[in-house]
Amino acid sequence: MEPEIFVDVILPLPLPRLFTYFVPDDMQDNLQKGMRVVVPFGKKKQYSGIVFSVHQNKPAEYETKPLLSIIERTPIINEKQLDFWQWMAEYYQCTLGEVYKAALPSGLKLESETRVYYNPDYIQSNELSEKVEKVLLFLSDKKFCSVGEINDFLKQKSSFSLLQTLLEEGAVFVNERLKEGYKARTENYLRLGEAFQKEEALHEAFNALEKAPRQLQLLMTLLQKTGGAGQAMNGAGISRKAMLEGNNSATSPLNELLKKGILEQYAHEVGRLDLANGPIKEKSIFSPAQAKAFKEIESAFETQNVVLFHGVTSSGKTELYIHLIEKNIEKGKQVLYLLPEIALTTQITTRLKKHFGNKLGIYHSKFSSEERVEVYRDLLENHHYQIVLGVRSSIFLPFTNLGLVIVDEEHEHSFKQFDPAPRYHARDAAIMLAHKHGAKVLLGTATPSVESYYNAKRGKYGLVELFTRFEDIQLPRILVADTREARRKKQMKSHFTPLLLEHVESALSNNKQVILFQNRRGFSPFLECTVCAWVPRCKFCDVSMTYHKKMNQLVCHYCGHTVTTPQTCHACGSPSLSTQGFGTEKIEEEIKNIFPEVRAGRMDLDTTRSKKSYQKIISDFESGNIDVLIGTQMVTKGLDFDNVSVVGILNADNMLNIPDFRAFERGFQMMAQVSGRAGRKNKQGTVVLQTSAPDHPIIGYVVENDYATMYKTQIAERQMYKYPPYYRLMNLILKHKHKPVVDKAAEALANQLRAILGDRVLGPQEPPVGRVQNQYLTRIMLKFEKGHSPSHVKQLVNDAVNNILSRQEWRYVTLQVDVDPL
Ligand SMILES: Nc1ncnc2c1ncn2[C@@H]1O[C@H](COP(=O)(O)OP(=O)(O)OP(=O)(O)O)[C@@H](O)[C@H]1O
Ligand SMILES: [Zn+2]
Repeated sequence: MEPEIFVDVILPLPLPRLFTYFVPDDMQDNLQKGMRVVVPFGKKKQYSGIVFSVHQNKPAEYETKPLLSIIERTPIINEKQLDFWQWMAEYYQCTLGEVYKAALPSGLKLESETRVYYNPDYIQSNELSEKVEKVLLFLSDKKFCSVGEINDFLKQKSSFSLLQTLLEEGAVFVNERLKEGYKARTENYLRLGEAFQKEEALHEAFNALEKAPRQLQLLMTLLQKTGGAGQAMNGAGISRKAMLEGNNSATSPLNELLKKGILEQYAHEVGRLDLANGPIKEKSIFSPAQAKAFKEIESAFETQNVVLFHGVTSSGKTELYIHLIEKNIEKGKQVLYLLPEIALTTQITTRLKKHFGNKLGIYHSKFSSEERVEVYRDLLENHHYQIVLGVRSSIFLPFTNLGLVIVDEEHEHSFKQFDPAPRYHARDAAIMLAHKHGAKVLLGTATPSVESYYNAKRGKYGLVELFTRFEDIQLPRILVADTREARRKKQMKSHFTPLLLEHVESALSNNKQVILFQNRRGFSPFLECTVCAWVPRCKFCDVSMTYHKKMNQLVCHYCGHTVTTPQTCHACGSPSLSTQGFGTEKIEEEIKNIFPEVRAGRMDLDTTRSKKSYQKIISDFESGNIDVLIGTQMVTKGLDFDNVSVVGILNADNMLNIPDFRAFERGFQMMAQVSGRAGRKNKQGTVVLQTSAPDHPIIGYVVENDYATMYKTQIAERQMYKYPPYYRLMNLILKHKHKPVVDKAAEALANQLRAILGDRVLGPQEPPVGRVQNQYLTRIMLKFEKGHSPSHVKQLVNDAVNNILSRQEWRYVTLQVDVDPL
């Protein structure tokens, strides 16, 4: 008798263990690890899962169910990915199912509840089977339905593979509605009907339409937009959209024209990923300083796998990356170029495309699921893309032959995923990914993270530094504007000091542009004395205290120290304490009030919801349609504008008063980065930095552009107070809808952990935002010496968690584990 075959399957669910299924005889041939299969789960559900292993060990504890089908003939996850997933689940303490959910674009993760949407713009170009046509008809009627409903409609167990066909055809979408900016593979176009592509026939048509002015108008539009009758008679067409633009009532005359055969509609191919095939730009020629840095990077890579490239703003790091990428592509290797945020991809895409044309693939969440699937599939099957530019999730792409990973702006916190699990840091994960491929990693930034610089200094990473800007333009001069003094002298105009306004004005009158930066991050408003700008700080820690309104208390999030809200200022005695804070939107309004002529633009989360909005704002600024760009941290780094002469930092204080041991490092990075947007071409720029604490050491380091001293002070504090990179942190966040429940559970868990781990356990403590989505939160922080093995710790934590949270009264307390929290 043939042995029975089983598979362990990864399901997109937070299950601690993999599920084992039985493989029916007819599916046994060619079943491999990494393939997608359809499995039943629970009473009614179906999922597409990933085969993790194929074996002959029949599980003893439960009766196995059979696989329903295999979705495709080849694995969709390669061995290196599976390996990487395992590492991630282990290190970041989550399940493989959670990694699977994060790793695949939604178009590749079908579930019976997955919603399928009909694409109204779809034009059929390939022959479809009868069954597929039937489903399409069903869907076009209903607009959308679930996969389960399609199963019912077809009276079959699973329709995933049929759906796969429809997805590939572009006829349907899953899970998300059409997104703005989505480009169908084909677009509806209009041209002259074949019979009318002749002079006399066209003439006749004109005559015949004399009494139908609206149809005539449309015909004229076609001739105009295609560039004349000659072109139109050669079969040139225009998009239906262009035809109807600004003419909403034209559908019925258009239909008439179509009926008469004067016009015909056809499917025009448009590249979904907009593959530029333009001339490939030559690489730039290095300055001597760049050439030296480039050599150093190459020689560092001879002995090191990871190199930190610390180059001041506008030193031309991106140009060096381009040379490195080219060398890798020449060797037939793939390159991953990681950026922390989508805001940055726009400009870098343009720069890379000039050099690499359609070898460049782009991958981020502002692309529709279908577009992401296309990149994914290309890497898997076709290998057109040799370089992928993407944000953090692109570390999950199916690379086969990675040679280099560039982590640009490596210091950025947005590389860390917070919710949902896996809570990974894309930079750190990329280093592991590269390791699995034997690839090199270049961490590039003008302001290295303390962790990376520490690793470089002690020789774990290579270190290459470049301290001159391209063309030896001086780094901007930084002027500090004392808001406290300006306020005292009643010189403030809303949030602007005279110094800042003066520079903005002179830049504008010289036809230069201005960037104004206001960091609105930070949910917790703090108290400030309106007279002397005193901010309450913790007695025991060097952090400001957070104002908790409901409790009427000030809390230190490091030691837990609390005080009742003071009624008067402890420095000057004034009773006028108020919560402080203003955002970019207010600044925009004020700028428009002060300079009515000025064209102001804003870039922050609120103005960049759609895929094209970044592009729009950035190109408006590049082309001079915006004079003043106001933004959050999005505008601070990576962007390269030629004509910005002045940068204003509206409020340095709120960066430095965040109760976090990384606040000073972060403040320095943000200020140095945004300063770096000034004076990149032609002439030294100016930065006006507004602060009520002009003597703050961090302000001094920013003014002097003194990264080294900033690092020295910070690393000393990290060592003294047992923070990373000397210690490893791990947060356990507990949630429940009743505060007493979560507090008691956390207390019990902390006590249990303390019995084993001693004072490595801190808290529980309510985080700055104590309630999210109606759940009360509390946090236990674990601090470990670097030597501790994470898996040993994991075991200890797991045991304690299982012990505590399995108790009846705490069953519904949920736990989030955040390893290396930021
Ligand atoms: N060798 C070169 N030849 C021509 N132009 C260059 C060269 N090096 C840099 N540049 C130009 O100088 C400007 C700044 O370079 P780039 O954007 O690469 O700096 P960067 O170090 O990445 O800056 P940041 O850290 O601020 O993002 C760009 O417009 C770039 O095209
Ligand atoms: Zn005061």
